[in-house]
Amino acid sequence: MALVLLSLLLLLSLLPLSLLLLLYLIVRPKPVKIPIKNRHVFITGGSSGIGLALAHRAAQEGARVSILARSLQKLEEAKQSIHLATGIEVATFSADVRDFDAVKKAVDKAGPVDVLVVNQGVFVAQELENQELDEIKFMIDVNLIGSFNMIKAALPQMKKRPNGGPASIALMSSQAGQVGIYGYTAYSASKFALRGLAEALQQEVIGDDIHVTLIFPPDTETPGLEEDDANLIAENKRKPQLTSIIAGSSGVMKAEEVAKKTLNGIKSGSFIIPCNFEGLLLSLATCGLSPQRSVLMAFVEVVTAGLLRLAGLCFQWNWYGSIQSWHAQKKSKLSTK
Ligand SMILES: NC(=O)C1=CN([C@@H]2O[C@H](COP(=O)(O)OP(=O)(O)OC[C@H]3O[C@@H](n4cnc5c(N)ncnc54)[C@H](OP(=O)(O)O)[C@@H]3O)[C@@H](O)[C@H]2O)C=CC1
Ligand SMILES: CCCCCCCCCCCCCCCC(=O)[C@@H](N)CO
Repeated sequence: MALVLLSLLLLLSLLPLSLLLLLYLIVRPKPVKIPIKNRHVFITGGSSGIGLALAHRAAQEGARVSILARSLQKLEEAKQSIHLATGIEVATFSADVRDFDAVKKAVDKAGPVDVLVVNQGVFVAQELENQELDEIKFMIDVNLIGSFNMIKAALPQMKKRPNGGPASIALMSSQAGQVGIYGYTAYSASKFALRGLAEALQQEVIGDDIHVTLIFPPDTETPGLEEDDANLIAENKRKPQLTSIIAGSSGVMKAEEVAKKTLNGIKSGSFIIPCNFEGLLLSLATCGLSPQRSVLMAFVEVVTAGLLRLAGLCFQWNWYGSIQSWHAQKKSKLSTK
């Protein structure tokens, strides 16, 4: 009896072990570590929110940091706050990512980049029907075309980086770039697009020892979310109620926490960086055909695939329920008027 049990146990443990072994043999690209200390980290949108928190952290860890954004005043304030906190001088570049020539000039002046963090982004939540085309184009231009401009401008120099060592291109997406959310037609489109860009680009630059990373933060407490700007009203003040309800499925994070996850993820060469627990579930549920360097994560992806699809369907059930009751509420309000 004991012998039968023992051999059954052995057989049962053999299955996961052989899966692990198989994954160990096949995961590509292979794991990589990307050092930060004494390397040039270039962060777009580094004057505010997540980008600023990231600049602080990279400076603290001994990187040479450059930040790029439009407003000279915000850049100067960021430079001073980083200097005050770390004693380190960051280089600042004022340019609009939508202007390739301006971006090229900035990158050439900054010198070869080891870690490029393409983080700039704008967000205005609105139903497609109520959103002006100008605003839609604005999000696509800054979030997507701006990212192309940045990478095109930096890549030639990155390839020729003099001090060698693995390099990184990290793109700031959003959980709204993993699943479509009510009110985010344009924003989600701009962020989903970064995934296609990243997956294809990774294949193109792996030969140059450049490693691509995608970050997927949930709602994060930043000026972009909470404070008005010269060009934009803060997202929280004008987002449709349903956007808040559905996005509320994931928690809210602080910019510093997102920056910490981001830098650690870049250093460990992760292709995908989730930022909170819901984000981890979301990343597992939407792993698709993305590269995965971690044998352990690949194992979890394979084993949980079916169950996570079921969890995803439960979320959709919940969201469509909210949408339905919202419409019902609106109707009854109209009829009582
Ligand atoms: N906050 C959130 O809830 C979440 C944010 N994200 C993403 O994280 C990234 C950063 O967001 P967050 O920190 O909230 O944003 P903020 O609005 O706080 O900061 C945005 C930064 O990008 C710069 N920027 C904006 N437009 C341009 C442009 N055309 N050219 C150059 N720089 C520009 C801004 O400077 P300036 O205006 O001076 O140009 C600023 O430095 C974005 O890509 C966003 O989509 C993802 C998930 C959640
Ligand atoms: C198995 C499946 C698990 C599913 C969990 C699902 C959670 C989805 C929540 C989506 C939140 C979107 C936040 C967008 C933040 C953002 O980018 C804006 N603030 C603009 O910056």
